[in-house]
Amino acid sequence: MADLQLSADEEMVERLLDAAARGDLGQVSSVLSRAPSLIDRTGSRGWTALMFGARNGHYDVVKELLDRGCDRFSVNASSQTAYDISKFWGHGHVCRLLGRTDAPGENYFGRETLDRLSARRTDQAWLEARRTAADTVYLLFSKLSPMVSTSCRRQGGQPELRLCRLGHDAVKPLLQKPSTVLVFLGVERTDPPSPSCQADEAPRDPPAWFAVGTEEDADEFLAGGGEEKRLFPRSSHRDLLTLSEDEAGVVAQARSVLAWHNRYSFCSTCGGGTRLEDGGYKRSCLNAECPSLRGVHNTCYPRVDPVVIMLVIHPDGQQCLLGRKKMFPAGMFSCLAGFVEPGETLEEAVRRETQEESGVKVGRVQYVSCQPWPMPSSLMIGCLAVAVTTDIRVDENEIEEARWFSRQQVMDSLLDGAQRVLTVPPRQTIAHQLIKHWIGMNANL
Ligand SMILES: NC(=O)C1=CN([C@@H]2O[C@H](COP(=O)(O)OP(=O)(O)OC[C@H]3O[C@@H](n4cnc5c(N)ncnc54)[C@H](O)[C@@H]3O)[C@@H](O)[C@H]2O)C=CC1
Ligand SMILES: [Mg+2]
Ligand SMILES: [Mg+2]
Ligand SMILES: [Mg+2]
Ligand SMILES: [Zn+2]
Repeated sequence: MADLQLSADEEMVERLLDAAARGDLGQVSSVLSRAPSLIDRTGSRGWTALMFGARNGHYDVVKELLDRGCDRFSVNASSQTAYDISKFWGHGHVCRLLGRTDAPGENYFGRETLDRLSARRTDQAWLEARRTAADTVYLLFSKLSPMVSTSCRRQGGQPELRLCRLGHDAVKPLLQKPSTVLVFLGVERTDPPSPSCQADEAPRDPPAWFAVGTEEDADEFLAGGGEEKRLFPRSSHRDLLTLSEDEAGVVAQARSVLAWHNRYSFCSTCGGGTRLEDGGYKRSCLNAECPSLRGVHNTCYPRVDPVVIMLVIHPDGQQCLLGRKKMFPAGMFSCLAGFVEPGETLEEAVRRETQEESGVKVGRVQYVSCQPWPMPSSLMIGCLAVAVTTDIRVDENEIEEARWFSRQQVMDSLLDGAQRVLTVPPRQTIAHQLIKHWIGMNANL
């Protein structure tokens, strides 16, 4: 009986994959209406229905699968996502649907959905008008944690977090407290006005977004979410990774600026009190004699810490160097990383940190992509680096173990159901994307 059930399932999967490859939307919908759990099932070489639809540029099929909640990030035996496949075959319209509009290299936390409009930060009258406008969006952060609502829309009941968007009335009492920090994030990006617009119609400002930060619990805001549960997640590293790409980009900006206010409330030059300026993008010292008020003083502006993160490739080209910190979950290995030091180039930082942490010497360094990492405000600069020596000697203060892994071992770690000798960090990290980038450099589809 179990066997019969299994083969009926397999037959349905075959039908689904075939329909997706042919662009038969009716058949795809009909199979999934009867058996929704088959949506991410794979056929030969790990191909899903989404990948087949993407391979052949079937826009409607890809849209239907995404609307039904398929996993857009799963990878096939060549470690390619549906996006990689549609990009390879030149289906730009499908790439856009799969959520990546631009070049490869867009990382989680990196999407810029707002226009920061930095020139408006000093325009008090404009900012004041935007603060009270009916369409203005406020994001509330308590102790650097954004207020989110949860729903159980994702497959497998995994809760999906969404930012709560509040209006001016809701946050007005909080804004009156002197300890509250307000940061102007920008305005929503809009399409250029259509030619049919009346020439005498004044263009309207798009909705503005602000972040409001408080060090209080702010639990009174958690009521009133209707059916959805509202909360301030306490584990920022894990929970922030479950936001959508759009919302993650806004959180990266807001959380880093709020974290700076939180840590730099006094002048770091003279220890005096400070005043918020420039829409929350500057803190000026209140002491008129303070040297920080003369010349260029970076202490007045939000800080960003550059960090290099590198996938070091063995001289044979077929292995890469990964390490694990003691705090990592068992079996997890990641790229080596380290803060850039003053007066150092990125290439030198890659060579120094690799040698310090693993004893391996690196020659050529190539930049790949970067990622804002708002814990609290690093900019991860992702590089590939070619090793010129191979002996490993780890710095035990920082790294528990470092090893060369073969391309096949790394590919298996990215595949569902394969035998794994290691796990890699989740897809939202640039470490994961660098590893995939290296695998993808030689993968054939
Ligand atoms: N998104 C991703 O995929 C990954 C992100 N990271 C992030 O990169 C950052 C740096 O990586 P690590 O290996 O820890 O750096 P690291 O190898 O330079 O060692 C960190 C240590 O260096 C010292 N240090 C030097 N300059 C510092 C600075 N500007 N700020 C803070 N500490 C400084 C501190 O003692 C600290 O404990 C971490 O904050 C981590 O969260 C690390 C790996 C992966
Ligand atoms: Mg390190
Ligand atoms: Mg370091
Ligand atoms: Mg280090
Ligand atoms: Zn000062």
